[in-house]
Order: sequence, then C-alpha cells, then structure tokens
Amino acid sequence: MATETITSTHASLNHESEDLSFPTLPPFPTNIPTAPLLRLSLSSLRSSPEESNRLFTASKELGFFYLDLRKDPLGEELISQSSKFFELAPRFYDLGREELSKYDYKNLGSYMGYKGFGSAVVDEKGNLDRNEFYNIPKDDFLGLSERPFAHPDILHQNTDLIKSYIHNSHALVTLLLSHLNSHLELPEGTLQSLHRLNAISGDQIRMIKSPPQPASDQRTALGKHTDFGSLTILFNRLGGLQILPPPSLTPAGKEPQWTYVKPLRGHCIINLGDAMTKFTGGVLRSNIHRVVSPPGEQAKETRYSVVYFARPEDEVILRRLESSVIPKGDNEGEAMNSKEWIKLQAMRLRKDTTEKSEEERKRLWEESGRGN
Ligand SMILES: O=C(O)CCC(=O)C(=O)O
Ligand SMILES: [Fe+2]
Repeated sequence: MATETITSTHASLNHESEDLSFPTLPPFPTNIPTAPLLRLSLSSLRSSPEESNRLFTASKELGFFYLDLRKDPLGEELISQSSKFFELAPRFYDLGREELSKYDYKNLGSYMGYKGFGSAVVDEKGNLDRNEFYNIPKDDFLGLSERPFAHPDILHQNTDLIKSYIHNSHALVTLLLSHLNSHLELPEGTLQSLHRLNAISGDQIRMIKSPPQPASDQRTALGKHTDFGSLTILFNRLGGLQILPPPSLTPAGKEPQWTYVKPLRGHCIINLGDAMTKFTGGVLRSNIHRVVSPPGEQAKETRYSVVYFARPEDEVILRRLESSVIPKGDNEGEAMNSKEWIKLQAMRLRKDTTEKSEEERKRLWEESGRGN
C-alpha cells in the first residue's frame, strides 16, 4: 500500500509490551525509526492457517520477518544453540586475523572459510568493509564433502554443536518451505525436494564480527546486498542491520530510506534470497539490506551475528517453477544451476582488494552490480 508508512518507533512496534531487549547490552535507541517486519510465531505457524497466511504476505511484500522461537521445542533449541555460537564467536576470533587467513579459500575459488576484515568494497566510493566472517560449510560437517576444507581446531572441538545446529536450522527451513510451497500451489513437497539435508549444497553457518568503529569515522560494515540462496536464519543482538524497503511500502512521493531492523530477544530474523525470487518469477521477494555501525550507545560494542544460509542443492537449475500462482515468463535463457549462481554471486563480492588503488576499488564496486 503506497500510502502506508514503513517506519515505526519502538513504542508502536507491533504494540510491543514485553521487554525483548538483551540484558547485557546497551539498549537499542527508542527514538529512531525501525522497519515494521511482521512478527510471526513458530509455535502458531504449526497450527494456525492465519499465521501461515501472514508468512506468505511477509515473504511477498518485504521478504523479511521476525520469527518468535519461544515456546516451541525446535525454536527453543535454536535459541539456546545460537547463544552458544555467540559465546564461541569471541573465542574463535581470538585466533587472530593472521591465523584465520590460512582458512581463506578465495584463491581456490571458494567462498567457504574465512573472509578477512576490510577485504571487500562496500560502496561506490571504493571504501572497504569493516567486518570479518567465517563460513562453516554444512557438507564438511555432515561428512558429505568429497574434499572437505581444513577448519580451525576450535570448530572441530564444537562438531556436535555445529552438526546439531545445521540439523535444526535445516528443519526450520524445511517447515518454512512447506508453508510457502502450499501458498504457491506447487505440487506437494516441491520446494523441500530442492533442499534435501543430505544433498550437496552451499548451505553454511556464518559467524560475523564487526568491531566498534570510531565515532568520527563510521562506515558501512557490510555492503548492501541481497542474499543469494533460499532462506536465511539470522540472529543478531545489536542493531546495525538495515533494509531498504520497496517502493510499495514507502509513503507516496518519498524515496525509500535505509531503516534499522531492531533485534528482538527470543526471535530470529528470516529473509528470503534470490533463489526464491527466481523460483517464483518474482512473487517472493529477496530484499536489499546492509550492516552499518550499531545505533546510539550500541556503537561502542563489538557486533556478532550468527547466520544460517540455506541454498538450493548444487544441481538445481534456478528457473521459475510452474504453478497457477507463478506467472509464466521466459527467463530460462539465463538459467544456471545453484552451484554456479551462488559461486558467481559470492565471489563477485570477494575480489582481491589488497594493494588496489581507489580507482580500482571503485571499479570493483561497479562490477559487483550493486551500484544501482
Ligand atoms: O549481520 C547481520 O545482521 C546481517 C548479515 C547479512 O546480511 C549477511 O551476512 O548476509
Ligand atoms: Fe545478508
């Protein structure tokens, strides 16, 4: 609805009365606009057709929603296991950038493993990112990879947590896909059959670290992008994530504005990736987002995120599926398989930026296709 406003303040956020802040962290400011993601509940989703309808609406309109995981056995496990990753992350990054750079597999053409701090261009000025992250491949930890990558010992010491987190995240993804499958009127099990746990895919857990930035020099930590895969399960505790709402959710006559997504305790943020847009000829939305410095007092803290990216199986061709809800179209000419697509997109953002001049970095930004 063009006349509806996208932003709301904390006080009006879904008429929130519970305290969903994180007790050990400075609070998210109350006086800045936040994106009104629909707040769904996992336990309601299991039994309520209305909740399932809201899931479909959120997936079409914004491509982002909150999922309350509390009071659901799978949800509670995800909450407690994601907390364990928040405990693991600082210890993991204590290994140091030099040690972790041994696990950067960019030169082998892979986006798995470590991405160094300041190694990607985040804007048209050629500025570099302010985060480091580590991609933990599902297939290596489930024993599916023919040639697994080497990973730091600390990850192997946490194999049980990693495996269980993959299983649980994948179970949540499968549940969400089954709801979308029904609303899309696809033959039973279609989307789920493109995302089987034991099939080779680019699924990964990502732990991201962004240290505090100097007050006088705060820049984008993670450049604007859409996720490439199918569904993303995101846990963050400090603000910093922003979305650029679509024109359809922006007040008439106004330009869309980058808007913070406020983290909520007991909830994850789910967003849809490009594969879902491709499967549905644009019925489902993969929305652009980025990470900037956390707002207010939160800017003084180190920000971590724990993310599960679900991707279609490697061999799946990314083209629109057939159903009465999906418009017919002719995008098949450019269709490629999921493995090729994910690699192309991920590596686009991972070009080597060391020793590059400002001009070269600006060109890398243009080539990444994110300038418009
Ligand atoms: O850290 C966040 O809140 C978002 C991270 C993200 O968008 C990504 O890793 O793709
Ligand atoms: Fe993302």
